[in-house]
Amino acid sequence: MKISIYQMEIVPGNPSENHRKVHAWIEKEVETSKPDLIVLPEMWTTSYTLEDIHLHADDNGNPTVPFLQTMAKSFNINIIGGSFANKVGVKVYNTAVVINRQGETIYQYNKVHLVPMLNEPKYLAGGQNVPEVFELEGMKMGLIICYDLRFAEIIRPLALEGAEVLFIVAEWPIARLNHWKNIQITRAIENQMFVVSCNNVGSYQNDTFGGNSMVVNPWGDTLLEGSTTDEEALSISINIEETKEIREKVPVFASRVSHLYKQGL
Ligand SMILES: NC(=O)CCC(=O)C(=O)O
Repeated sequence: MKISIYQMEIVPGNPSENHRKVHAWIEKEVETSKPDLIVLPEMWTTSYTLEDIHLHADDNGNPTVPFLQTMAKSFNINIIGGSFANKVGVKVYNTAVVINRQGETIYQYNKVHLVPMLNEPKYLAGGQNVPEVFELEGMKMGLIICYDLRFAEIIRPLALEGAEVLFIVAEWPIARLNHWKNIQITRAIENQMFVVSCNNVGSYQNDTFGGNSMVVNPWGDTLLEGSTTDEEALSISINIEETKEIREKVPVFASRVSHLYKQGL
């Protein structure tokens, strides 16, 4: 599966300009790299303009979901659609979507863990359901949003249910870049899965976001890594069979003694 990642510089508080940028990037990427799947970052329509997020948020997935559905269908690509501020009634969620080549939304997730360091709990509502496994082109996958990465307890069940790739859509600040990189490698090794992340670059108010989007294989090797400062397109093919080989070589899942574990995890 060929994957393209848009390590985007998001224009704060300007959804229509960000839609235009994503459209132009997809058009170019499809021509040059011919990906099967593309990945966008967290809150890519607005960035962290939370003080006036009600003005810029989608209204129940509009216009961002139809926009991504049209992109998927027109360019015949699967889309891990990053996440966007999404107004549902009086609440605003941080919502991620997955869209297949036919333009169908096959998975939607509202970020469960709101990040205090970026003031999310003050302005956003947290999702009430943990991430679930979804399937694209016969492969089982999981999707989390940024701060969720710190919570191993929501990622392990995805691996136990057969996920072989974990996508992370993020706006992770440069201030904690060592956490960003090291936790991704740890999650890949402990769950013996590919980790594919898309972070943004650029700044909003006091936060500078640190790029370093990554692809880590189930052995923990970093196959691809973006720069810290530049908007760029990253592209790579992954061989999902590696997951099976590594799970046979080091049979962590077969060695589990789950009846002794707290909460059966
Ligand atoms: N957007 C985020 O969730 C940022 C997470 C973060 O800054 C951290 O975990 O550190």
